[in-house]
This record gives sequence, structure tokens and C-alpha cells, in this order.
Amino acid sequence: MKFKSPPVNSLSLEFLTEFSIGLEKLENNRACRGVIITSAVPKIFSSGLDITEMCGKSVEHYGEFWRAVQEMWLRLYGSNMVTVAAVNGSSPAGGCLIALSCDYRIMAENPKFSIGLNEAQLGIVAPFWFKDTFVNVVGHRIAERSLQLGSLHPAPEAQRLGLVDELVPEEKLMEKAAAVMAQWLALPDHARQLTKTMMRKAVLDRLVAHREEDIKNFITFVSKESIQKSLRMYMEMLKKRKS
Ligand SMILES: CCCC/C=C/CC(=O)SCCNC(=O)CCNC(=O)[C@H](O)C(C)(C)COP(=O)(O)OP(=O)(O)OC[C@H]1O[C@@H](n2cnc3c(N)ncnc32)[C@H](O)[C@@H]1OP(=O)(O)O
Repeated sequence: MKFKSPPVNSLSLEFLTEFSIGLEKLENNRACRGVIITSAVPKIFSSGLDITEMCGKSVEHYGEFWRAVQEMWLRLYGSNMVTVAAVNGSSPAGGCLIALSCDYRIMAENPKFSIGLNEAQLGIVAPFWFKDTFVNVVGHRIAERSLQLGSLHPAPEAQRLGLVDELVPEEKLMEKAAAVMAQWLALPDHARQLTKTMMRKAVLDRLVAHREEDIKNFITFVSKESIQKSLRMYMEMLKKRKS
């Protein structure tokens, strides 16, 4: 799957819905045993959740948007397929969550590309299931420090921390992703799938059990004037940085 929503593959409601439907179709296709996720937008894997979806909208919209974020994660993290992220650009916040939700992450070895859960930098808090997914990849201590600081790790540091599994030259990224996919697909699906479920079930079940509460929390949090102000200021900062 190639993300192609210029300029920065931000995860809008429409993008998330299309991504989830795409994953569902592949999941239901018995001929498809694995998916490599990458980007067709140069230098950007995904800029994370579309901030404009969380600014100045109705309570109903926030609820619909958050449900779509949850749905995407439940499908990807809970997928029976082998999932490989070929991270060919920067990948903050929700973009990082997509990579973390895959079975294996390969990143282009460009130190200008960074990845991480930087929510704290926006004055917002990564929800528990973003945190759980992060902890399951890098461990508690690294996740704790990185989340509190809202760190975006340049590719070499991301590899050192175990946030990505390996770095390769950008031109070799897809070749490497295909080789990793072949290695994972060489195992019988049944054993691999049951093992994956065993490793991820507790974290998935936690969101399923608290899904409506999580939506309510998001709506309450994002509707606060202080949070709206932080998000607006962050968007302005992005625009100023550009000019
Ligand atoms: C409340 C509960 C928890 C909610 C959880 C949220 C998780 C999230 O995912 S929040 C989103 C976090 N994302 C970011 O912090 C990334 C912000 N973007 C960037 O750092 C940079 O844009 C980039 C490194 C991804 C790319 O840099 P580049 O110089 O190539 O492009 P820009 O000129 O900065 O951006 C182009 C264009 O796109 C707009 N934009 C960028 N990111 C977002 C975004 N996440 N949502 C909406 N719009 C975004 C940016 O403002 C520019 O717009 P204009 O062309 O109109 O100026």
C-alpha cells in the first residue's frame, strides 16, 4: 500500500476511512498474506493525524474522526497479515503509530527523516493505546522518556532505540522490505498468526473494552479551549516555519 495524499499524507477522516477499507479488503483476500506500507510522497511517510480535523469542528465530527483513528489501528495492529513498514520519510505521531503497528519497520537511512510520538510537543497527550503500542516495541523506559519529551528521533537514533528494526539506503528500501516479507511468509501462517495474536491481544482488547470511553475522553479533551489554542498555535508555527 502506498500512501499518496500530498503534501504530507496527513491522516484525515477520508484518508483513515480509505486506509481501513483497503486493509479490510486485503485481510479478506485469501491470496494476500502480507502488506508492505510505504509512501508515494517524497520525504514524508505520514505527518500523523490531520490537525485540521481536530480544530474548530463539532463534537459529532470529533467523535467520528476518533472512531476512524481507532478503527485504523484495530485493523492494522490486529491484522493477520504480515505487515512491514517501509518508512521512506518523516513519520511523526500518527505516522509513527502506523509504523509501530506493523510487524517490522525498515527506514531509509537519511538522518533528516525522523520518527516518534511527539504529541507532548503539541500540548496534547498520546492516548493509552498509542503508548501501549510504543512500549511493546521499545520497552517501558525508552517509551516513558520519549513520550514525555515528545521526541522525534532522527533515523539513526530511532534504530539505536529499537524504534525501527533496520536502516537501509533509500534506493534499497523496497527491495529490503520484499526480502523481509519473503522471510516472514516462509513460515506457516497459522503458527505465525496465533503467535501474533498471543503477543498483541491484551493491548487490542484494552481498547475494544474501553472504546466508547476513549472517544468520550478524546471529545472532552480536544474540545477544551486550551487544547484548541495549542493546536491552532502549532498549525501557525508550521506555516511560519515554511515562510
Ligand atoms: C488529543 C488526543 C491525542 C491526539 C493524537 C494525535 C496524534 C497526531 O498524529 S497529531 C499530528 C502530529 N503531527 C505533527 O506534529 C507533524 C506536523 N508536521 C510537520 O512536522 C511537517 O509538516 C512535516 C515534517 C511532516 C513535513 O514538513 P515539510 O516542510 O515537508 O512540510 P510543511 O511545509 O511543514 O507542511 C506542508 C503543509 O501541510 C500542513 N501540515 C503538516 N502536517 C500536518 C498535519 N499533521 N495536519 C494537518 N496539516 C499538516 C502544513 O501546515 C502545510 O500546510 P500549508 O501548505 O497550508 O502551509
